[in-house]
Amino acid sequence: MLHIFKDAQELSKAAAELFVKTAQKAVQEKGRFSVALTGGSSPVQLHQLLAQSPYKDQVPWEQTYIFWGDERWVPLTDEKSNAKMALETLLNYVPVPENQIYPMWDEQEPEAYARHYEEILRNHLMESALGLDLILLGMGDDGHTASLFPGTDVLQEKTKWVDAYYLEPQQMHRITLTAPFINLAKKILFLSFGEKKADALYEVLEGERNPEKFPAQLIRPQQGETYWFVDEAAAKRLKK
Ligand SMILES: O=C1O[C@H](COP(=O)(O)O)[C@@H](O)[C@H](O)[C@H]1O
Repeated sequence: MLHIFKDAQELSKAAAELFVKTAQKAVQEKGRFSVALTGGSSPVQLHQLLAQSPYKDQVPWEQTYIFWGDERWVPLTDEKSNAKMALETLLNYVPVPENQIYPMWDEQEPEAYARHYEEILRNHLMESALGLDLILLGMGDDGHTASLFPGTDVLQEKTKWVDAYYLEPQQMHRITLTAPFINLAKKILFLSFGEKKADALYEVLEGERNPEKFPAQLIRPQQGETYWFVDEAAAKRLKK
């Protein structure tokens, strides 16, 4: 479902409302809410809204479990860390229990940690045929999402839920949920705004199918719903 908003502020408000509703419904139905956060700049305003009233008071934080969609393999103190950003813009201000926050980083090899993170997710979800209640995603100007970058082997992954690999152009490891796991989610929310995203957004949503080049095209949930929250600038090439 595509929703076009005037600007990033309107988009972030709508995203905060969707976050609140999804969290409340999940807790009503099964006693807890499991969400994967995204990194980059796109979720910052959403985080800031969720960290304040009225949204802050509406989220059942005590029953919320926080995962990540991807991470740059750097310590939590590094400016590039997606988890550091989420802690500083949201998680340090809300009463989510610390043992329910699962950053995608630890002092071990990234590949070993990817296997460990997958185990955490499998234990958390147990027999459920569906995945997380909500996965937030951004989209880079090159059409990548999470750490699913154009031309990388992880795009071919069919069975693993989490993978880690060395991303040569950035000279760093990345760890990421894979497309098959993301596609198990009950709800996926893409946040994309600004003119810089216009070409990639057009290619991903209306261009020819080419997920090797535009990996966000891999995100097609089996049973869940996908929402694209974009602003007018990002949507300028779309037919609408
Ligand atoms: O490197 C990353 O980039 C994407 C997009 O970032 P944005 O700044 O354009 O929002 C992000 O979704 C991903 O989590 C991050 O690791």
